[in-house]
Amino acid sequence: MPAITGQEFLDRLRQNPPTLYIDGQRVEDPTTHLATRNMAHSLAGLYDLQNQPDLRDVLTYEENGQRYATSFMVPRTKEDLAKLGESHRIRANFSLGFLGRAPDYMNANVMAAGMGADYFASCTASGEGKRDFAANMRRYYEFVRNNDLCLTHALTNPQVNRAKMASEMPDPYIALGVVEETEEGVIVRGARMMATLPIADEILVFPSTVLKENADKSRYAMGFALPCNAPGLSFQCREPFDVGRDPEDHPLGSRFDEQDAFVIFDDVLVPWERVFLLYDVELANKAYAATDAVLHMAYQVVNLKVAKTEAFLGTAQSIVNAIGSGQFQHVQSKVAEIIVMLEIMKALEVAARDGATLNKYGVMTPARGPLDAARNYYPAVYARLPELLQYLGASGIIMMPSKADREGPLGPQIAKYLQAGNATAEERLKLFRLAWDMSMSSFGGRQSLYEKFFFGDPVRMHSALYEVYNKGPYVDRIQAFLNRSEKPQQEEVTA
Ligand SMILES: Cc1cc2nc3c(=O)[nH]c(=O)nc-3n(C[C@H](O)[C@H](O)[C@H](O)COP(=O)(O)OP(=O)(O)OC[C@H]3O[C@@H](n4cnc5c(N)ncnc54)[C@H](O)[C@@H]3O)c2cc1C
Ligand SMILES: O=C(O)Cc1ccc(O)c(O)c1
Repeated sequence: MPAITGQEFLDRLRQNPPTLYIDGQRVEDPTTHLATRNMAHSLAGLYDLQNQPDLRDVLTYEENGQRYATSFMVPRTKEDLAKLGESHRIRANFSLGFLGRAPDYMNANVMAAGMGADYFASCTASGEGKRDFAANMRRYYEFVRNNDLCLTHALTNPQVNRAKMASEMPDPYIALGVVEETEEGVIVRGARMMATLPIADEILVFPSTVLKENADKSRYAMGFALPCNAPGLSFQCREPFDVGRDPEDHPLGSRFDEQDAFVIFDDVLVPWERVFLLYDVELANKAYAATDAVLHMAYQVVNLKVAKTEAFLGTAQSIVNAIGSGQFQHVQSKVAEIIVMLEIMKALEVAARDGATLNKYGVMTPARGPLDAARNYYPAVYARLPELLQYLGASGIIMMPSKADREGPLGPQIAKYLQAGNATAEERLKLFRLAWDMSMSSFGGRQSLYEKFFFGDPVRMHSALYEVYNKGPYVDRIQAFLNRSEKPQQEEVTA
């Protein structure tokens, strides 16, 4: 059932719930549990968008008589990339860019991995027919696309001791590792640190690009996928940010708490047909880069961050309008800072698309340079966005009586004293509560952490950029300049 509806998504989630634990209890049904139901319904809302008549042409595409979500489309031309970018931005606007891991992120991952599936054929553990990892990867892309599945993913090992390799931990199965092979598949044991959006159908497990092992072969090098309710698999969720408040009070937290979970694999069987990579450390470390999956994911990200920055700009200017502060030069300058960030991200998106080339798998792939710049730039500057809202909103961003307060005995006073220059108290408080949820609530605080780390450790990302960026021509130019031998023109001295 390609391009599903929200109801189809909810029915599937109810029938096959992921094994989530929150506050010491199993979440029996994520579509009704207090901490997850609103998020589940927000995801359903995202799926409904693609069936909306006015958006259907952008959010879906046709192949072999079927309509699939555009985020699964294999881009062949720059026009295809433009359509993909537009679909990412429309979906991002649904949450004002505050859903970091909406399904289109992982859809881009499986699309690129599926198209680059030949990369996995060279895995030395393959070759015995049923261990045709390339075919497994290709089929998995088609399976996810055909069923419009929602995926979560977990790449990093628990943070027990970063001075040691996975194999040097107090227990060899703290980090997720292969225990044994059976006729049916591989048994894995251990944990992964972080899976955002565990309210999902399936989990994709790959190592991050920084798997450190001394050997060529390692039980910690693997790539596979499983349903989120596979026997032995559990997700320990963090404290929820949807605490049952009215959306007027927690406009983002009450709708878009995508959750983050610690993932525990208690001797889980991964069937052979779901294994994509095994034991090969180098192949594992290079998988994201070699299949270009990281670029297609980064392209979703740059579009998402454009939408998110636009939301900050709209909120900041609404605050300025509400309290009449637009005449002050420093206020203008603070809004201008957001405009600069937005225009930089928009320009990087255009440059990535404009410089796209067909990769060796025939996929039109956005240019690496602008995307690497975007994924290093945004984490470095994001913290300024919530800070700017705080400077612009000042006390208004904390003095925000709730909906119940407005309807309580002090309602008339609240209506009088907390009105805005251009709006009623109700309108003004809704706006400031949004600014608070973007920048200060537990939801907003988690966003600040998320933006620093969601694509990897910024320190190591900088090092990676330093390593791959071709700096040679610029060094050569400087050398040539230094070696230029012409003499400076002497001025004629006339008596
Ligand atoms: C909110 C949130 C959501 C996330 N969602 C996902 C997700 O859905 N899926 C997923 O797979 N991952 C997810 N991540 C994990 C993300 O990929 C990691 O946070 C990131 O890769 C950094 O790894 P770490 O958190 O283990 O930090 P660590 O590696 O433990 O680093 C901690 C500190 O030590 C320093 N450090 C550690 N090792 C080194 C080193 N070798 N060299 C230099 N400095 C070092 C780091 O710079 C940092 O300051 C998420 C993270 C956050 C915060
Ligand atoms: O490992 C990488 O190179 C990229 C990366 C890091 C963290 C993520 O969560 C992710 O989706 C991708």
